[in-house]
Amino acid sequence: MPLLELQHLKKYYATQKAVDDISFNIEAGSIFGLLGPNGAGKTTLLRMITGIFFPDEGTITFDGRKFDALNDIRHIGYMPEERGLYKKMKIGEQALYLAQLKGLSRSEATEKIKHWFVKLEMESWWNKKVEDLSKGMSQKLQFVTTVLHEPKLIILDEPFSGLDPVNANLIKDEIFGLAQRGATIIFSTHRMEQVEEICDHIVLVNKGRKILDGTVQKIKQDFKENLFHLQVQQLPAALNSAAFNVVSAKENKLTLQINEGYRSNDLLQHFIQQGITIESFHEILPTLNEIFIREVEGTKDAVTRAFQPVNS
Ligand SMILES: Nc1ncnc2c1ncn2[C@@H]1O[C@H](COP(=O)(O)OP(=O)(O)OP(=O)(O)O)[C@@H](O)[C@H]1O
Repeated sequence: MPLLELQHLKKYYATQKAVDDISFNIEAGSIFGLLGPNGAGKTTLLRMITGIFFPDEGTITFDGRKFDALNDIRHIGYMPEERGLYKKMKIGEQALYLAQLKGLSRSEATEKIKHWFVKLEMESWWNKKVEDLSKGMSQKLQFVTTVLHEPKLIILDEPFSGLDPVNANLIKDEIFGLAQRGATIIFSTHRMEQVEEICDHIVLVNKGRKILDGTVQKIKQDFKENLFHLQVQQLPAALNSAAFNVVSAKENKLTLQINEGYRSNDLLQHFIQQGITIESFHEILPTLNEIFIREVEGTKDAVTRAFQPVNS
């Protein structure tokens, strides 16, 4: 069941169609990636979802009912890309203040903050001031203040920026945990490798329009180019075949593209019939980064572009 349904959303600035008729659903309990290049309209979409401003046209349905920003906002946790912490305030006090704004009592908030501070190795920070934190440390604090009140919808805009790999993993595990416990996560980023690892479903926007919508797996399948990796013990006397093109050959490692009307078995048979031992064989799916570049820049096949054809 979708937690969030966006229908025909539009937001125009004076001359700019920032969001131009975008519709999609976000399933409850999923980790959803909202992707797009700079200026695509992601922040504008997120600001409508968080009730910061109203759409010019279109409807937002939250948890089965028309989105009511004033009431629904307590079910949403938003970690924007620009940080909004009070520099002079002590960290514990700040977390308490923000949690109470979200409707928690002081004792409830204290208990939850202590729990999260232990989980994210921040116990010793309580009396430090925000201005004394590094970028990564304030990122962790911002994450805690976003999820503390157990919102149904958690929106994370570039949550890993400034985090070292250990802390990025710590936060990543918490994101998986929150989704497992039923929260719905919207994850907005330019970092495609993180999206592949974390997201179930993605939407790619460009120039205010939606250009891709689907599961990461389905999108990768849709963009595959019948490319296969093959490693053999030694190259055969006859490499050429009607079944495939050799896209690249580096010693005994080959990248092959199967031709229309042929299957991977035809490719393997070509080598096996010549008595060649096959050491490894797998399909090469495009990365989300390649798909992103291809769709956004409108460039030719991003995958095959990376290889130099040797038999064409
Ligand atoms: N307040 C504003 N007034 C006029 N134009 C705006 C305003 N805010 C955003 N825009 C324009 O709307 C478009 C979408 O901007 P938006 O900030 O939503 O993009 P974004 O996808 O979040 O980009 P980024 O990844 O760089 O943060 C851009 O062309 C931007 O210049």
